[in-house]
Amino acid sequence: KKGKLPPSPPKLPLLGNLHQLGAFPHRSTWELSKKYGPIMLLRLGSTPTIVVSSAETAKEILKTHDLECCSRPPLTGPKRLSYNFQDVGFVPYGNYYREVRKICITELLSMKKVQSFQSLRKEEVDLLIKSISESAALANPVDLSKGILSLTASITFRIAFGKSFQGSELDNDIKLQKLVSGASTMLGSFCASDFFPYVGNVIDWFTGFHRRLENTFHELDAVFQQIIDDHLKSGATMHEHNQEDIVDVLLRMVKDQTKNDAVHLTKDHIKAILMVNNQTSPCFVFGPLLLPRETASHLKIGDYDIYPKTRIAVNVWAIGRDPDIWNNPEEFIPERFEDSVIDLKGQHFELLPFGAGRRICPGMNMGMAILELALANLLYFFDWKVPSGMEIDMEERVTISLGKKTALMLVPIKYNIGEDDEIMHC
Ligand code: HEM
Repeated sequence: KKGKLPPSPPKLPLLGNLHQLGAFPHRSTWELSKKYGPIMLLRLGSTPTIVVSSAETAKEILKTHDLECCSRPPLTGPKRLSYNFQDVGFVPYGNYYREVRKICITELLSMKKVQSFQSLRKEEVDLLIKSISESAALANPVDLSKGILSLTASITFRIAFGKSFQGSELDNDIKLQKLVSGASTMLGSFCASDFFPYVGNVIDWFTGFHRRLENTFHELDAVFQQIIDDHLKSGATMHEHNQEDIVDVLLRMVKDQTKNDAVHLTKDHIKAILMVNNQTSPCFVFGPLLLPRETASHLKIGDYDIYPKTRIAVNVWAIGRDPDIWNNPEEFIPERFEDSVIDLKGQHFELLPFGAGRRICPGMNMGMAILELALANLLYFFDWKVPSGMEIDMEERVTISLGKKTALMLVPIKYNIGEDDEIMHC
């Protein structure tokens, strides 16, 4: 194409720069960006991809050119798992997206809704604190990774489906958790069709990607169908605190819709919305690259031309480690935020755990409410020690998000707080 393209590392025929990504794309692209700059063009197979690695370039993409850059590429895994893009997170930008995002923000994840689930969050955090207290009494290490994952999963499932499955007739929370985390692994795993339009499909059949994707889809679909059927059968009687959960809200909207509504909701929409909310919500680990975006039209960043259908990866992990912005970025210094104006709400491009712009995470308030309550209580009740003879292994595991590869095992030491030991409220 004519015009000036952003700098690119040398490419191999067919593969382009794919071989340079390795197992940790946030790290490899960070290294490449030190040489090729904060906006660089990679060719991943046959797909042009812009990688953005500085706060200024992130602002250009997510604010100045947000409208041109807020679509999503039609990726194979997300397409299937979102019932052909009937969700919010992976659907390309357009009328449907705008309507369904509005539903998400006003009906499902509004501040009022977040507050309405306060007692539910407290109950679940209380259970976690009690179980850790038992380990503390015996001076046993606890698997905090598992504890936090179960906490977020229990809260999200209760908010979405209205009941905890533990001990219920369904008793499939473990299965559902496994399925959801399996789907998350699928979303993060390599899919050749996303990089090589024709031959990729054949490769994906050979590697078994399509089979695994179909199995995950059908298993999750069956669970969601069962949940919807149960809601339809039992109505309000099955709900805790007589509170509307997300399935109720969506079923009510299906029932009340008229011909004039901009979007005609079906059960597949409900399943797709549940699927993606459950995928993205146990985000106690942070996405190193924001969910991929795709340009809808030609735009210019500085001198560089960026063409339509270019994928965009914003490396928020690298931006959070930029030594020009952060002193000792690799050090854990929470006090650095004490007198800082920087917050996480998408206005400060130095720190973007929830993204920014039109595609900013709609579950931010819900996520923060869970995170703050859990973290405050874990620190209020316990001091934490590394088990003797062990070290904390910081090796990473990348799926759709980034987490620790091995579980975080720590010994809780309970503070002497008093008789009633009531959990802190945030
Ligand atoms: C601490 C917790 C969370 C973190 C760190 C987080 C982070 C993110 C990030 C980085 C994105 C991509 C933004 C972009 O592409 O610019 C995202 C999108 C999304 N998140 Fe979250 N999230 C969290 C909690 C939640 C929760 C609780 C829900 C819902 C129950 C949720 C639902 C979504 C959805 C639906 C999207 C796609 C939005 C769109 O494309 O319009 N997230 N999240």
